[in-house]
Amino acid sequence: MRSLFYKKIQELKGVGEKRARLFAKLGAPTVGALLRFYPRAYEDWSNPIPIQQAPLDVPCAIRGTVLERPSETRIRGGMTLYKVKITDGDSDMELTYFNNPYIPLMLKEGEEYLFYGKVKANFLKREMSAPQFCSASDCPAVHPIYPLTKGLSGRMIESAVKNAFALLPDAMQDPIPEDIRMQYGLCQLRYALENIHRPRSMEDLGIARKRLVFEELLVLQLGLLRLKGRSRTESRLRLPRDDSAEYFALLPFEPTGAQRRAVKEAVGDMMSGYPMNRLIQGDVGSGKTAVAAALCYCAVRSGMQAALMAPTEILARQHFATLSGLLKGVRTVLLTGSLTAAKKRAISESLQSGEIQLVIGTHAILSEGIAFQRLGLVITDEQHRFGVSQRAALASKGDDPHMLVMSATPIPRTLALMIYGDLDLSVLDEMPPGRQKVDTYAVTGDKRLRAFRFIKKQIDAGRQCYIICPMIEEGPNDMASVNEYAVKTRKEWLPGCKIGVLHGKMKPKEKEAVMTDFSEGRISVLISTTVVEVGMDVPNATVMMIENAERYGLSQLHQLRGRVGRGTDKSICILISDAQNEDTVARLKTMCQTNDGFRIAEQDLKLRGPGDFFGHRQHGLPELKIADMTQDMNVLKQAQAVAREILRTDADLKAPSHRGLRAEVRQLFENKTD
Ligand SMILES: Nc1ncnc2c1ncn2[C@@H]1O[C@H](COP(=O)(O)OP(=O)(O)OP(=O)(O)O)[C@@H](O)[C@H]1O
Repeated sequence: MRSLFYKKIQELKGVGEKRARLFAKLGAPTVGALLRFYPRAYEDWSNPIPIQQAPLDVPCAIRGTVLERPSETRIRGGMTLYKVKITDGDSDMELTYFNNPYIPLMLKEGEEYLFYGKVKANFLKREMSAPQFCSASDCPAVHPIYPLTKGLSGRMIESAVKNAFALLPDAMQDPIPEDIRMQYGLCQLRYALENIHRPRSMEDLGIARKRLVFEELLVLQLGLLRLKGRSRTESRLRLPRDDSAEYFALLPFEPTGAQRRAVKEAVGDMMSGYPMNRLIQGDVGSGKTAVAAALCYCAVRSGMQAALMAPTEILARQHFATLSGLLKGVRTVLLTGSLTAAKKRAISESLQSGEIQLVIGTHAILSEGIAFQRLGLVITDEQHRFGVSQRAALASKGDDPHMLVMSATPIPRTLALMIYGDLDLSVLDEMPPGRQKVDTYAVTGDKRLRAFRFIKKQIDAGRQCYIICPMIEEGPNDMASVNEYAVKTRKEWLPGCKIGVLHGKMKPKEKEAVMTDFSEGRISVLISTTVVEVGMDVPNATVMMIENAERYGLSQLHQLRGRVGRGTDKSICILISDAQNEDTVARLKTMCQTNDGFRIAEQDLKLRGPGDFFGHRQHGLPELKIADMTQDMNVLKQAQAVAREILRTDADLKAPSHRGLRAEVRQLFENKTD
């Protein structure tokens, strides 16, 4: 196979210099590259449909016999029209072709053919315009559709591919080692290539595709893992046993299946003898904190220390409150930037002596003075706010501790795996029981008073409400500001209600006091900037009203909306915006239509592109030829596990059985051949 890679495409029969340039333009300058130039789609000709039952305007195959010699008529503009009458035995149909003098030679009277195209109905007649065709006796069941370029037709590519196969040796070197092929039920390379280009059936195409997708993702994962230099060394922090059942018994609720699964996967990692590197992804409110707590519990029970790092002080405080409640008996401290130097020193001392078992905090945990006795587990919340280097800084405080990243931002899984190829993934794809869909309404500002009437009713019923404004103070633009809004709400909109204000410029102590008042029900309406965006958990809050909703991205709106609907009461999200541009209207409409964070993130991704989604454009990842990140997730997971296993024993892919993979990795990542 390798030598084929070098063979210029001109060496194929029927490919001259000019055509070779066109192939090169499509990314296939060599015979090897042509074999890896996969069709972009397929036409299924295997189930011809009777003429009368054919769906209209949808491509389909029809089997028919030519009734009489095609007629030829000259029409306006020097064009020639060919008409062909066919029958399937029950019904007739007319086919039309323009300017194709070969039609009468190719379509013979009395012979049976398969025709592929769209059927149209014209009065009482059915017809097809310029369908493709081939003789019914030797027609392939599935036809490939290649990406084309001007001057190079599908037939030319098919013929070049056919000639390339003629050059292939019967026994091809296969980059995927045989034992892996067997284990995952993957066909051989030659079979895969033949059936991806010229499938004998849709089933064979599926078999071929499965193997090629696996191979591509395996090579990608091997490359990513090697890039990140994370092939594994044994861990000194092996968890001796699984104490999660004991923890689950402490919970005031029954964990969901997804929570149990995630805990099991992570505990399995920690018991494996290698450091854990796992990403837990769950939509807003899916219960990630309970999973984090389970792992802290298990780590602490076996004599390790654990650290949980949150992106904001508010969130750190909230996690501290939740975890200290859940993990009674575990010696836990809160470490944030607002502590005095003396307090920080005292905490560091008790971390070094091993007296403290669990520390929860902000990036203050990273500061130089903080050291641990035996840091075994590091959990970071919201990976991409921290960045890989900060994660590494925390890891360096221990002896290669187990790492868990929790992400509430629903990065499409596919993208997460592409980018964090070094992390295993657990997805919390199940909501705690009793959750109801949050009904979302997008309205203009003139409906604000009505919205307040609704809020008033909710407050009277004992519920609470968030109102989000983009600004803290009134500015030159007419955007809603927290301070001004609070004055109006107190005076005009909700007189007599207990109203609190929260924004990033307040002192940590003030913020904490407001948060505590809100979560303990002493405040009914919290008027806030987006500081509440991530992680706030007050299940009694049932209304989220967002002013100037046009200011926010879809994922951010979804995060904000996720602050309600966390209990069993029906919750509502009201998006207020007077912006009428198409983009805003489309975005707000998406919010009203779905509550599924992953769908929203995909949509966001579509609207903004992956670069913007993460705040920078390029990830430098190689382009995939066949794997589709929206449907091949399971294969990606398998490929990741296999890649890790391979690198564990052969980090440089030097073993003879891995040579083929090594060559593919170099080809994909460095554009080099061995
Ligand atoms: N299995 C469960 N059954 C019932 N309630 C649960 C369950 N798991 C978690 N909860 C509750 O659901 C709420 C949300 O949980 P949690 O805060 O862990 O979600 P999260 O995934 O961190 O959400 P977010 O990303 O929005 O912060 C909490 O009030 C928590 O107590």
